[in-house]
Amino acid sequence: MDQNEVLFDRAQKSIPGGVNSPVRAFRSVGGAPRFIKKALGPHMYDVEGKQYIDYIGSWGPMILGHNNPHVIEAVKEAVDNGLSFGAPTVGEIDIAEEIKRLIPSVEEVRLVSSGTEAGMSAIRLARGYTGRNKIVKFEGCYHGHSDSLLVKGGSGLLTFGTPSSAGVPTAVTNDTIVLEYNNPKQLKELFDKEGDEIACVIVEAVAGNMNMVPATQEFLETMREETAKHGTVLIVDEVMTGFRVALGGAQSLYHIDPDITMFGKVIGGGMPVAAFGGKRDIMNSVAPLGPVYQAGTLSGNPVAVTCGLATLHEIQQPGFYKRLSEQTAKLVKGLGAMAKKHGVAFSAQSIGGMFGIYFRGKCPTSFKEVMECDADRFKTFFHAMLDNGVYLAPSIYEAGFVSITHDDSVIARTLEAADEAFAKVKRVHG
Ligand SMILES: Cc1ncc(COP(=O)(O)O)c(C=O)c1O
Ligand SMILES: NCC(=O)CCC(=O)O
Repeated sequence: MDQNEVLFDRAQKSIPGGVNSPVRAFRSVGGAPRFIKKALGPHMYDVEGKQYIDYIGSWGPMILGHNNPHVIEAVKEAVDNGLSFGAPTVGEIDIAEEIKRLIPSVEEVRLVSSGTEAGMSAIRLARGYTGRNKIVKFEGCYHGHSDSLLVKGGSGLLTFGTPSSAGVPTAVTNDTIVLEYNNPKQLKELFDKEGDEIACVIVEAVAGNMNMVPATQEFLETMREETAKHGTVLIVDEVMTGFRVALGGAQSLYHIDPDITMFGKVIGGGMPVAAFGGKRDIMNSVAPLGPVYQAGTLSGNPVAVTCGLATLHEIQQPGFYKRLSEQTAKLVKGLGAMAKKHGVAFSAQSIGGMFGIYFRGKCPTSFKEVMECDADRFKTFFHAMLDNGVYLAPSIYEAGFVSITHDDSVIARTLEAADEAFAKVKRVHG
């Protein structure tokens, strides 16, 4: 047994499933997850000292690569000033102003510590602001694990075949309406019937928790029109896409003006910072100004905020997103070419620093098409890549992430590994 297997055995005796978040557990692909000791740039190193090219990037935050020296220096300085005060700090104003400057739809922003909290709070805010109970989400989208949103969710819920969680009373989800992603007709029909009773629509503008499925322009435009017409709050969940698909997030690519946006991942740069923000009159319903309660002992933690701010500064270097998008596009194009060489049905696409790979001839445009991807071929591919030092998300329902440190040599190494991995897929599955 190698050290990873020994540790996984040990972990499972004290931690449910051996992990502190289900998607880390390798359950759908089998084998022991790697226990990571350290990481640098595009690489992670496990306890055995084996190097991996990392395409998970801590599930999105590590857009600068691991251990960016400017970020680490800023964090070390912040630590010297103390870890947490439970009182306002200048950094909180700085990061709020930075987010507002980069995302023009945001007029006020409240910091929290996870995307889950951002989603839970945004829903409560929308309900409190509108005085309505019904909410709309889409099949295969994941907005964190708060009760009312745990219905037909993506990410681990899909991976483990539990689209809705036990322990969530139906009384809590009765008001959650689930619609098909990229089906504007169905959305319009619902709004024609009961739009005036709907508090909010929450959506991932580029879905990244059922693999990657970009919304169509028509889908998002219909959503914006119908919600505006009926006084419904439009919540765009940019926890994954924010500062990832573009500096201005998915909303800048689609030219959509949400009422509320959720952030997470990149805005913390690897530390626990997330946020929800948007139109001032809605945000003014949040306590202490308004009746919607929302709070957090560690919200706006000074060390985490420093990490997030330093990250936000780095991503504004000229040409950052151009390079990030180019490197990601090179990766997916190269993977497509390798699959073709070996005659494996495969497709791939990217937006900014986010990508999807699919064991299916064409990129999926709906949840139903995602379900047609070949999980067995992926499993073989995943393990062949991992053995060869390339660390992909261990599920067909997750998006992948590239950092600015994934240079040409890293992409080339990945494609070498893919050459062998696709050959193996062909050998094993035909
Ligand atoms: C789109 C989206 N929303 C919300 C979340 C929840 O964030 P967190 O894991 O920080 O609670 C995630 C990821 O986990 C996500 O991808
Ligand atoms: N797509 C999955 C996530 O982004 C979340 C990671 C986690 O739940 O650990």
